[in-house]
Amino acid sequence: MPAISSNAPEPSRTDPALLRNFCIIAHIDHGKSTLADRMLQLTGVVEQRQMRAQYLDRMDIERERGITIKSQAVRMPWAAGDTPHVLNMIDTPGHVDFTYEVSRSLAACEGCILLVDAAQGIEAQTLANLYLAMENDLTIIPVLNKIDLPAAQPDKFAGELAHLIGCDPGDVLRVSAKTGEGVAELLDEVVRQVPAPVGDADAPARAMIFDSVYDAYRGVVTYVKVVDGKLGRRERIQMMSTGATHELLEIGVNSPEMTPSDGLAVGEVGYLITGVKDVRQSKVGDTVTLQRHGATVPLGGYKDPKPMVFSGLYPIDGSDYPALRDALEKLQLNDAALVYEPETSAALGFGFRVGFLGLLHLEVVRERLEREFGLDLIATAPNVVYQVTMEDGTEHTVTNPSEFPTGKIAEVREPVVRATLIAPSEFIGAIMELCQTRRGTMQGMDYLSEERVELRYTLPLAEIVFDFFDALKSKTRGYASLDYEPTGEQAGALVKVDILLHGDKVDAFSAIVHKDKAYAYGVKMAGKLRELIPRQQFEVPIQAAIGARVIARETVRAMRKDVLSKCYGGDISRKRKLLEKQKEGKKRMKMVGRVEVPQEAFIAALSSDSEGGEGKSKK
Ligand SMILES: Nc1nc2c(ncn2[C@@H]2O[C@H](COP(=O)(O)OP(=O)(O)OP(=O)(O)O)[C@@H](O)[C@H]2O)c(=O)[nH]1
Repeated sequence: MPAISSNAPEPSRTDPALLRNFCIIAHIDHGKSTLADRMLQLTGVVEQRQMRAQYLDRMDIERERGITIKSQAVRMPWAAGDTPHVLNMIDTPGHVDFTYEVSRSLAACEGCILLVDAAQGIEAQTLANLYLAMENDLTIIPVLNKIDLPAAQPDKFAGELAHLIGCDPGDVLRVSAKTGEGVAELLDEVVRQVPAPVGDADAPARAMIFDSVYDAYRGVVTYVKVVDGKLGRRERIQMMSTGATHELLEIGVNSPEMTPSDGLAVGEVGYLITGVKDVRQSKVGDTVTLQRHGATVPLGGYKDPKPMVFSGLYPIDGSDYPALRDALEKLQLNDAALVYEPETSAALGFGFRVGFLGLLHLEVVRERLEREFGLDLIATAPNVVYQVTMEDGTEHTVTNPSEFPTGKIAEVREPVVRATLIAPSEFIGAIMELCQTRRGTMQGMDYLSEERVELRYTLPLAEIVFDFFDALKSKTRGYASLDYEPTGEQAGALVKVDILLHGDKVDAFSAIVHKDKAYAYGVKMAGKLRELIPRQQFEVPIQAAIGARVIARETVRAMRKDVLSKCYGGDISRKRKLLEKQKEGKKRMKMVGRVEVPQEAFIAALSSDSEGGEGKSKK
């Protein structure tokens, strides 16, 4: 171990030459959070006895699932040689749904550690994150992790990594985040290789907001990187996009808990608290300046994350609707990517149409609503956004299949993604076959090494977002990895399939599907509903239809439940009692046209396999 002192004195806040802002990027499970843990320990910011695994993953869901959802920034002292430096490390999520969090974090850094599992090699998100880092002009330090594993092949993968980023295999560092081997040397390399931030200390203050979090006690906590000038406690700051001004009640750094300070200077990463309660007033990507002698030109911002998948969220108990609205409002404070608007469904009552970045995001939001706000929810089958052009030239954006326009449609367009798949070459055939059945178009193929290939496809988002990942894993025995990014939209032969109960449309079950798959969808839904809907006093046809054309049909046979059949004689009060009781039971039913459907039937039909499993698994 080199000569280091874990509790090196902090240098003056104003010397950017001693600052290093870096992040760790990697494919999921390659060990980012574990490496971050070791760094926290080695630099002494977290004491041994307070240490717990995945220290920075603060949300329960993150810890239980072992994934990182929110980025975290931590300040650590590190003495490389004899000079005390300050490192700002930003831990980032790895799942494709949260890529926008990664790109925000990267913009606050000058360098990054590209971490690769020494037993796995380069995976799809390794590439995706590397490209993001290159776009941000970051210095890249290639590192192999898990060298303690018996299955590790560091020489082989050092070659692969060196080939990818164009360096010497000898420059690829080797560490074990588990045992701590090589981590101190890695921190020294961060100091040596990552450039110090540059900025004009005398210019008007400009700080970039890269994250904004809602804290129930303190209001909005805004994370910034100061690019020029400085921000100080008690000063009045101004948000450049809105012109709104606020007093800085507190300013400080995370080390790893919030530590107030007098101010933040050029290159420093820290937090601001203004007492504002709404995260939207502290928008990620905005530039913060001072009200007096403020800057006039804002820094370049970020693109707003765009919701890719929509689903209806309905409270199981209709009286929870106001509680759901409040909960969504609160969650949105913390999650800029969440969008929602009220909607009503004949089958499910009052609820919201909510936009998500992907299925994992949907699951996380739903779980947080249920857990943190005590709500019982039903989510309708998720769908992507369609653009419909009518023959008369009018355009419709469809986020809810039941709003698919009727009339003469000229074209329906759906979002497409560019997907990168990496797998051992023996699975090329299986992957091609899968992509073919998912309406994919091959764009290219490259060998990363003798036995590993990278395949590139464009695929409709609707085909990839639900169960593609599970199918890919099962066809490749878990060896393939996948990453994708939106690339626009394309026209497709898409139709709306409606489900009708006794001739009435059930809006919650409408779906937009490719015409080749419409029949299978119709048969599946009709079959499922036949099992779930109890017999009525008349025969109930269940039909799946495209427009007026029925493509599948099932029937729930009639049954007359005559509660009076055993009641002989003329005791009128007893008869009345029985009829009253029957009425009670009916209250829990929803009426769809003339058909009584128990709420449970809707829930069961929507919540089983109509939701894909991709989000449940990790990439
Ligand atoms: N043997 C060994 N296991 C490791 C090492 N580093 C991490 N792991 C294990 O690898 C798994 C994934 O590590 P994480 O640190 O959670 O991975 P991550 O990249 O942060 O994952 P996300 O936060 O979900 O993106 C955990 O089970 C770790 O214990 C290592 O150096 N050696």
